[in-house]
Amino acid sequence: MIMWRLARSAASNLRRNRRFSTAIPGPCIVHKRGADILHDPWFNKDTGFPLTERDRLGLRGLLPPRVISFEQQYARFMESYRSLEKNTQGQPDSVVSLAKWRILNRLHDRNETLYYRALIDNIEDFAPIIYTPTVGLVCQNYSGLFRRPRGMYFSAKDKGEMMSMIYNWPAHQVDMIVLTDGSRILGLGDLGVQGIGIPIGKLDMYVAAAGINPQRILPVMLDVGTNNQRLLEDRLYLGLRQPRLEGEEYLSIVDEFMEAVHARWPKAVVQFEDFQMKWAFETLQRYRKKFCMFNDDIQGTAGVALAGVLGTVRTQGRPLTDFVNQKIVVVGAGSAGLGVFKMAIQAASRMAGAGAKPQFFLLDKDGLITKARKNIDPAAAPFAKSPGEIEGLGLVEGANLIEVINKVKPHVLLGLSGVGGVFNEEVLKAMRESDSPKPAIFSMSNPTLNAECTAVDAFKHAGENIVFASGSPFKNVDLGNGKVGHVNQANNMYLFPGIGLGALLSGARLISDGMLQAAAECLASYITDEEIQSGMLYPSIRSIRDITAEVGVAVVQAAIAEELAEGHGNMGPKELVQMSKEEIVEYVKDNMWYPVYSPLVHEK
Ligand SMILES: NC(=O)c1ccc[n+]([C@@H]2O[C@H](COP(=O)([O-])OP(=O)(O)OC[C@H]3O[C@@H](n4cnc5c(N)ncnc54)[C@H](O)[C@@H]3O)[C@@H](O)[C@H]2O)c1
Ligand SMILES: O=C(O)C[C@H](O)C(=O)O
Ligand SMILES: [Mg+2]
Repeated sequence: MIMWRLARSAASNLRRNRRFSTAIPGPCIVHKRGADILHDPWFNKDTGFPLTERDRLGLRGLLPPRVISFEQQYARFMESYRSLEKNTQGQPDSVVSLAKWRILNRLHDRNETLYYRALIDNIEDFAPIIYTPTVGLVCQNYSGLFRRPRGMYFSAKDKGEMMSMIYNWPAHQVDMIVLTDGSRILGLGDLGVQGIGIPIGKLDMYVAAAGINPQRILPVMLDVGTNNQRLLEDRLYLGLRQPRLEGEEYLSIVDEFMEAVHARWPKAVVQFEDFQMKWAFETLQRYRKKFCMFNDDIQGTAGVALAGVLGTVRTQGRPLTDFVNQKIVVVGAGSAGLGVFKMAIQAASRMAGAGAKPQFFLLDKDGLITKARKNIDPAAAPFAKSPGEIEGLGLVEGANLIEVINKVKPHVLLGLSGVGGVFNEEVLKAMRESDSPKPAIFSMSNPTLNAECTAVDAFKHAGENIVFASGSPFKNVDLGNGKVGHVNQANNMYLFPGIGLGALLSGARLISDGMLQAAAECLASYITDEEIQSGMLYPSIRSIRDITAEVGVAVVQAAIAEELAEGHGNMGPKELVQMSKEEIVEYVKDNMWYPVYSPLVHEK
């Protein structure tokens, strides 16, 4: 683990600067005047426009006369948010969450600077609203919630037009794109065009955590139809009312989009998100050597899970190299489960050599996956157990989860099945017999109702000595006698913003396994031994901007080491290579956007 040490020192550097400095902002060029500025959330300051700016930009008379400071605006917004919280007390969770989403979304649509400041400063409260889990509810109700478009929509009907359509996007520069086809939205299945909420939420995290300038982000929906009958029959459904394109027809749409993006913004990083498994793997393989892209569900999730599992080795008081001796059961062999499994095997091979025979087990809806399986999914085939590996344990093809746990006594049980409640009481109780003094349970499926188990059930049935992580946030669990069961959020949000940031700032021409590995190791090393002892595997979401900066540094360093870095903006590849670690840290920090009102300068 060469990168391990590097990441740790970068960590200490950044910790000294927990709150990044906000120097006087440089001017911002705007090509609009008057009411057009007030209606543009990128530039709008509402009542915050100083009088001189009102004069310069033709705003005089279009606003009430009093100038309200940013701080006052912020306080006013937070007051209305808190009173909404108070007024909705006792109402069903979904009603409260959607009400909170609406108030945040209205601000997003009106004044992005204020919105992102509120998001950064209240990330713990707001992430569950603009991101997982509420974003799932928003996608499910998108047609009813839709007021204003956000991002771009490319549909099967746009074939042949995308190269010109891409120029309809108003920003000159785009750095970060999150793309979905809506075919597997969280654990909610095919939501068609309504899945656009996911790229929007992911990019909000890019702005909040990675400091990507919101004027340079682009959420994209590729609408190739939907196989969701309910949506096809819904008269308010906003997407194409046709079954999903398949095969070459499907790929030709994605190809055309990727070519169009690359033609206009050759340095943009593209994150693929929530594609059904077959297309997730196919598109990753198809584009990863050609474009600077990654699949978050496969690769981001893998790094987060690996970092968490490495943390569980530390909780047992064992050296990290003991990872190869961990018995890990992964439940779910889809894009996420397979991504995790593959990265875990790679990590074990790096530690113990190619001959390593880690005791990792993979299950899907038909149970334990072995080489005896008929019609095995080609993506899962390399990880299927051979009869020789399981005979001694008394396991056979298709063994169910209980059988596997009873026989294996795993150190780690990790769910990415998308099925709520599969870690039922019997399963969790079986984990009491784990060979680990601190069995780990990762209930990573989203949103909340799709989690394999709740935090409360995990501590209740599997015992108080477990370490627990879930994909969607749960509250810490009161274990009585002043003891608290710590809940970790094992969500790819801890990595994707840093992977994107590092790829962007290095100007890497592609995102390599080495860059992803560096990101995962950086995350794993962030937690101190003291934190580990209290059950923490991941940092608090309050530190997400710090951790993302560190991950970004690690990714830039890896890109440089692999000679993939081609530079970004004024930073050329030769200068990048010559930078010390401290200089890379400064470079990354300096390039993270922070929401403050910049003086607006009009240019025709
Ligand atoms: N926490 C995170 O950061 C994170 C990241 C990615 C995905 N996820 C979540 O993981 C879930 C799965 O995502 P995916 O892309 O892999 O989906 P997918 O549809 O590609 O795969 C689902 C897998 O689960 C298996 N499965 C279904 N029912 C099962 C059962 N009862 N027992 C065992 N296995 C079962 C299926 O056979 C399949 O292999 C989703 O809920 C998603 O939200 C979470
Ligand atoms: O979106 C998330 O919260 C994590 C992950 O990408 C998922 O698909 O569940
Ligand atoms: Mg996802």
